[in-house]
Order: sequence, then C-alpha cells, then structure tokens
Amino acid sequence: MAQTAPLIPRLVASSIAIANRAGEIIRNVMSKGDLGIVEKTGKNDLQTEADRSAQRCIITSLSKQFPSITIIGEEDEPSDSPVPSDWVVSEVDQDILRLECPDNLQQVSAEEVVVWVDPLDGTSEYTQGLLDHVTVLIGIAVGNRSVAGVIHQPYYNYQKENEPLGRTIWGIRGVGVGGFEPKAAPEGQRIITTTRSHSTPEVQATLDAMKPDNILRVGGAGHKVMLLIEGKAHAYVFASAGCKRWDTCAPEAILVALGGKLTDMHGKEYSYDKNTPFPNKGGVLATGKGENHEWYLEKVPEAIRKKLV
Ligand SMILES: O=P(O)(O)O[C@H]1[C@H](O)[C@@H](O)[C@H](OP(=O)(O)O)[C@@H](O)[C@H]1O
Ligand SMILES: [Mg+2]
Ligand SMILES: [Mg+2]
Ligand SMILES: [Mg+2]
Repeated sequence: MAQTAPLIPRLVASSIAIANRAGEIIRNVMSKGDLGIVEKTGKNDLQTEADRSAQRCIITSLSKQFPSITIIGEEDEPSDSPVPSDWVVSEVDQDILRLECPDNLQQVSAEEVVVWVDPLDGTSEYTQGLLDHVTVLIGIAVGNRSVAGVIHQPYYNYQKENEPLGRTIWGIRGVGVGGFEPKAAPEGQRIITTTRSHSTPEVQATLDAMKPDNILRVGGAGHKVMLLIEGKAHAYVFASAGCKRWDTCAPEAILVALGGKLTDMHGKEYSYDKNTPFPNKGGVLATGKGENHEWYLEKVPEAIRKKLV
C-alpha cells in the first residue's frame, strides 16, 4: 500500500508518525528538567533542547524516507548533530494511505515539495509551563502553495486523568482533515485570538478596530489556528511581523482544507517556495470557515497595513 499511494498522502502519513515521536521527545526533555535554554535574536525568542532534538528527529526521519524533497526547519543545527537510532521513525499512519487523493496532487514529484518544520511552536510558553500552547508543525508545500499539514499537540489532555496524552491532527487541501472534531465558532459574537507575548501598539490598534467581544491572548501560531478550527475563536489577527513560514505552513493547509483562510494583512497568501524569505512580514490574518475574511481585512487601519510589507 505504501508504495502505491501518491507522494503527498505518503508524506502526511509519515509526518503523523514522526510528529508523534517528536512529541514524546519534547515531553521527555521536560520530564528530565534540564531545558537547555538558548536566547535567539528576537523578543521572547528562545530555543530549548526540546526544539533542537525534535527537529533532529523530524528532519532525519523525513529525509531518510524522502531523500529528494526540500526540508526547511526553524532551528539552525549542525548537520552532523547526533541522532539516536530510536529517533529515526520509519512507521507511517496506514489510514492516510487509503485516502482518495485529488487529481492535482496525484502526480507531484519529490523535487516540487518543500516541507516547513517547526519542531516546537510556542517555545516561550513551553518554558513557562503553558504546555497546552505547544505544538509540533509539519507543513507540506507544492511549489509555492501549502497543500497539507500536520499539527501534533504533545500535551493534549495533560491535565486529565485516564485520557490519552497528546493528539495529532492533519489536513490535506481537497481531501479533508482528521484527528479532531471541527467545530464552528459561536454565532453572534466576534472572538479574536492574538499574541500574548509580542503585542505592539499597532497589534492592539488593529484589534480595537475590529471591536471584538473577546480577545484570547495565547502563545503559538499552531495553537491559535487550533482555536479557530475547534470553534473557540473566529479570527487570528496579528498585525505585525514576527511569525515565520514554518509557523503558518501546516496550520494554513489544515485551515484551508476546512474552508478557512490565512493571508497577510493585504489579503495575500504567503508563498512557501523553497527560496522564499522566512519572515511573514505582512502579518497574519486567519479566519475560520464561513467567516468574512474581507471584513477583517477592511478593518486593518491603512497606516498599519502600509508598514506591513
Ligand atoms: O516556534 P516558536 O519560535 O515558538 O514560534 C513562535 C512564533 O514565531 C511567534 O510568531 C509566536 O508569537 P505569538 O505567540 O506572540 O503570536 C510564538 O508564540 C511562537 O509560536
Ligand atoms: Mg522559535
Ligand atoms: Mg513557531
Ligand atoms: Mg519553533
């Protein structure tokens, strides 16, 4: 079966198993208690042993299984960093291989594929114990479009007894989503999710212009999109640079597979081409299925929009 399925479902099937292993590694680092925190260049921009190890697991496993694809990971890691053999995943999720693949994804070649890896999204929150903000993101692009994605939540259910710890959700444009129950956000309200640690006067002014009933300030790009697809928020609004392609590639594919949308503050979709610069300089506007994306775009103050280029 694995040999006969097209490349994109095979990549998703492998990414699910790999993201699960990365999640175990992230939990193990936390349990051992030595996070090995390094400060990177930006505000609240940290890297831990969990980010480094999870990325090694993901990139080594993906490149062994798919030697000709391009893989771009968030963390700068020496290519000869040691990778224990039990971090190299060869399992695949068999259910994904049985899915019907749409015509436009049938013939994709490995050379057209770019995989954007955020081994641990929500690192600051991880170091602060806000564990439900943490995700592992594996986004799959063909050419410049995000077409499929996997979001793993290593700490899903961590405060519940007798419930399985962690879960993995996936989405493929034109196929659908799995691993969770999609839900619409409540009618007659406007709930917006945004940054908890990178706010600016422009970010706040944009939120104010949208007159939300409630603002959910949480960490992690993956976590914020999860709030949209599980019906806890109507829009994710971040009128600032700072987010990167590996933050949005996987969430965008899952959101779009469900009928939502993710663009910059000009309404333009981001390119996920292998040569594209990493920063999402135009900000992030993501809306759930049935939301009027244009309405949110129109509310962005013009002076703020102009700065986001
Ligand atoms: O993978 P990390 O570095 O944890 O990813 C960051 C994002 O780059 C950043 O945009 C998010 O900012 P906000 O939460 O302030 O929106 C941050 O949470 C992480 O996801
Ligand atoms: Mg980071
Ligand atoms: Mg991230
Ligand atoms: Mg990260």
